[in-house]
Amino acid sequence: MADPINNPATDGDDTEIVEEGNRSILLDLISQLTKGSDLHRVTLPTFVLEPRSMLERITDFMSHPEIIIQANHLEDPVARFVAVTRYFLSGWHIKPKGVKKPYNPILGEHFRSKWTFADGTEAFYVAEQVSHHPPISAYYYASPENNISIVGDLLPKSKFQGNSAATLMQGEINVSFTNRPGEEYFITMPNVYARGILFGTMLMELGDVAAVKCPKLDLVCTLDFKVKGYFTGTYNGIAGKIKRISTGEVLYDISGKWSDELYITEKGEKQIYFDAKTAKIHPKIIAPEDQQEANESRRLWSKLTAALRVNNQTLATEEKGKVEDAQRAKSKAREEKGIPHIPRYFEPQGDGFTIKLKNISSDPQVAKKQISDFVFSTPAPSP
Ligand SMILES: CC(C)CCC[C@@H](C)[C@H]1CC[C@H]2[C@@H]3CC=C4C[C@@H](O)CC[C@]4(C)[C@H]3CC[C@]12C
Repeated sequence: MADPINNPATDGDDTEIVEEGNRSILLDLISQLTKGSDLHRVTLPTFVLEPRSMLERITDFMSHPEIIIQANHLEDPVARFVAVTRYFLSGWHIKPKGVKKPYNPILGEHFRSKWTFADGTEAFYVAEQVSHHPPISAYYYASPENNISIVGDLLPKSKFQGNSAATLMQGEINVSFTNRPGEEYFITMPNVYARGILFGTMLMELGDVAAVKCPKLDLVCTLDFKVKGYFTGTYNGIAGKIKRISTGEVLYDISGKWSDELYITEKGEKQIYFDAKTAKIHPKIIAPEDQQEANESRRLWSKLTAALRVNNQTLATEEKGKVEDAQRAKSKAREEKGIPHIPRYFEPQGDGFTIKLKNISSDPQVAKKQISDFVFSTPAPSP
């Protein structure tokens, strides 16, 4: 299996040949489903698991931090918008081969990490599973010295469709530059399709339309993630347009493949926009497992991950079950006592979630201390 972190599968062969035994497990599982079934309630076989939690998977989008940091240095608003869109497009190429999905986090699970940059500045990340039915993950990324803040939530809804399964990715990403009041970027995600479940080779495709919108700058980018047709088209294609919201005037066209080269065209002049093949991944720093809390992703799923690494599916199923059963028992006990689950880092806002940390200082050094204390020293709730 490709190591998703050190050896991201870029273009070339994205498919995976399913072992005969595995295909029959899938067929058996699928024979119990009807079209439109909610896949969240189905226990998927462990060979479709990518060996890390969804909360960690989101950090793939923090792999090219220089793009978002440099965006904030651009004084021209349109150039800044173009750079934020480029940032959003830079994370998709990091993925495992074939059809793999990260672990569904359990309620209250969290993941924390940080990054240090060459100029001595830092960035912090925390993600938490804030709801289990329906599954909702919330995350926060901030680099106070670089005036960057990202808050997002994710509500994946998986549906079985026959030879494919679709994951509709509801939720929103909110990017803001803290030195530019009111300038917020609202981003929606494409959907994910797992193809070839019953026959053919299994592969993952992104489809439908995502958008980046900045009302303050009067700019929007629609990104059409193209799925391959039976006879035509290619895999991983994108067609995008950057427009003024008020007039609809098209300023740029975006084309190419998110797994390979993306291009941007302005007035007929085409340039490279992002090249996934040469992009370097900036490593994140994570506390060793023995210093993590019991429900911190890597420690929580440690035994499952170890079983998957040696390809022991029986043990993997068992270890996954242990974590999930413990979570069910906890939820049940809480429900019986009528105690609601209160997330540690996030709180509901509008139809999504936002970070609990308020009144972040405009002084970057003070903000840095506030944020790093919040991420790494918020006391655990009493059990
Ligand atoms: C700019 C930022 C922070 C973007 C964050 C985007 C995140 C939320 C996106 C990027 C890649 C996405 C994943 C891509 C593929 C799959 C496999 C599918 O079977 C379940 C959903 C899942 C696991 C997606 C979950 C959401 C995901 C992790």
